[in-house]
Amino acid sequence: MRIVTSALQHTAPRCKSMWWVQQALVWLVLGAAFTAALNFFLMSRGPPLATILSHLQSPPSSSSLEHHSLHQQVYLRGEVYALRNSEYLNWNQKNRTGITNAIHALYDHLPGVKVRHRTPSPHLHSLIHTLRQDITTRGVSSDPWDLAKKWANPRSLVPGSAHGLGDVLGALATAPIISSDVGHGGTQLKIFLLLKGGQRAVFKPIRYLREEIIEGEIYDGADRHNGEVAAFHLSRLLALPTVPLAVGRWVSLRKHILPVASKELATTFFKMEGGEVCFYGVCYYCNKNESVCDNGATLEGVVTMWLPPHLPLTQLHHPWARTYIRTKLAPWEEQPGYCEEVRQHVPYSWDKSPRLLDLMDAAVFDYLIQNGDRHHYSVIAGKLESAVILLDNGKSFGDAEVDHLDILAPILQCCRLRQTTYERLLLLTGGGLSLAMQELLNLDPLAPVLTRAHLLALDRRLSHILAALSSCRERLGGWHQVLF
Ligand SMILES: Nc1ncnc2c1ncn2[C@@H]1O[C@H](COP(=O)(O)OP(=O)(O)OP(=O)(O)O)[C@@H](O)[C@H]1O
Ligand SMILES: [Mn+2]
Repeated sequence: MRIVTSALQHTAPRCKSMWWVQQALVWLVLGAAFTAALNFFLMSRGPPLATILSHLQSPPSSSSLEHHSLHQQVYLRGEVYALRNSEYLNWNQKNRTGITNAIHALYDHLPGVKVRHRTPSPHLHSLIHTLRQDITTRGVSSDPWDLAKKWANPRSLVPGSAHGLGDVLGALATAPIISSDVGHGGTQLKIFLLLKGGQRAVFKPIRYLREEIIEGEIYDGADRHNGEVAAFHLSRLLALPTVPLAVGRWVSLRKHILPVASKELATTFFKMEGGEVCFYGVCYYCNKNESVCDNGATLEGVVTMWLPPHLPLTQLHHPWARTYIRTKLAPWEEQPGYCEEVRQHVPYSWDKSPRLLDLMDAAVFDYLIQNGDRHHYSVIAGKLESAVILLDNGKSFGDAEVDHLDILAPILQCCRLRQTTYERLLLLTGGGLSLAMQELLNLDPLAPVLTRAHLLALDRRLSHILAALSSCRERLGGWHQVLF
């Protein structure tokens, strides 16, 4: 470095403008060397690619950099990414050979995807208009529970054009609560409700403020009630109609829940010194230290509609489940060819069942909301053609600035997606997804349901999905090998 500088200084006095050019060159060289050294320094520490933060829309805010510099994980690769090292031990990160190359390929395709999909589709507004109108139009049905029951079948819970949806969501948000009970099974705090007119539903209370960041593993923390609301609206936008209807609702524990509570639920209620009513329910993680209190008259939460009796659920192990053991990798994390292995088993053959394509749709959906906790998936019992029922979406929207790319593993490894899902994704590019979500979520009683950062994260993640598919097209030799 010193040699370059002195050589330039030696020739400098000959002409003033030359001198300035040379000075600029010196600074350029110094700057480039510094950037290279910084890159090398940053890349040589921390784990390899696994979980990636990218700021596709705008430069990172100083607060986001502060947050991530705590983990010393900022990497430069044309953009700023941060890798979260808390998800797995370093040893595991090194051995996640099942997805590492596919993630690198995704990033190779990302710049092209961003250039191709810069502006929203001209057709987006009519989609938003239709979906909003379904919700804002009221008085369509005098029996909303019956309407929702008639809509539901093993492949769809809500039709694409759901005239009367506003009545059903309105009833979920306001119908008097006839009885309340503890949930059956599960790890999360929830209350079973019977609403006037005989409709069953489940209530999950607020556990976090909108802007709170959930640290740690992707499946850490309690369910996010707003995540359930957002997931329902996202499912409509993606034309993946298997998320049970969900709407935000305020309840008073004192006035609406306790007076109609079962004995088992009522015994978990107690009063704080200041008079606040609290409860902790019955579930795997439920205990008095994790109580939720109703300060005054209002406790916000999400009400999710229970599936009708003609659609009983059964749970199956998800082939791409995590191990939930920090020192143990799942087979999909180690084997790039894992999809071929999955396809050997009956329900996952491309030709014999829609199941694997449904799991690809689920991966798109889960990646967008950042749900990495679908260890089991639900289907309608006894129906081979049943869609994957996307219920339990509360482990979502944990950190707007972190993207757990491994949720895309099914797509990265199988390289296949429904043509219709792909086309819907294209309709939502160029910032359209965040715009549409904001428009839909604004109609919920709990608006704003998601922070701006979480809305923008949806657009960024959508580009990742398209980049993954673009790399698949290259790998397999054309879209006809990827889209079905
Ligand atoms: N809307 C619904 N309609 C019908 N059944 C439901 C509905 N929501 C949940 N269930 C049933 O209740 C079970 C537990 O619900 P859920 O998965 O939301 O609870 P959880 O505490 O988050 O469970 P986990 O800890 O396993 O994630 C589900 O597996 C499903 O069988
Ligand atoms: Mn859950």
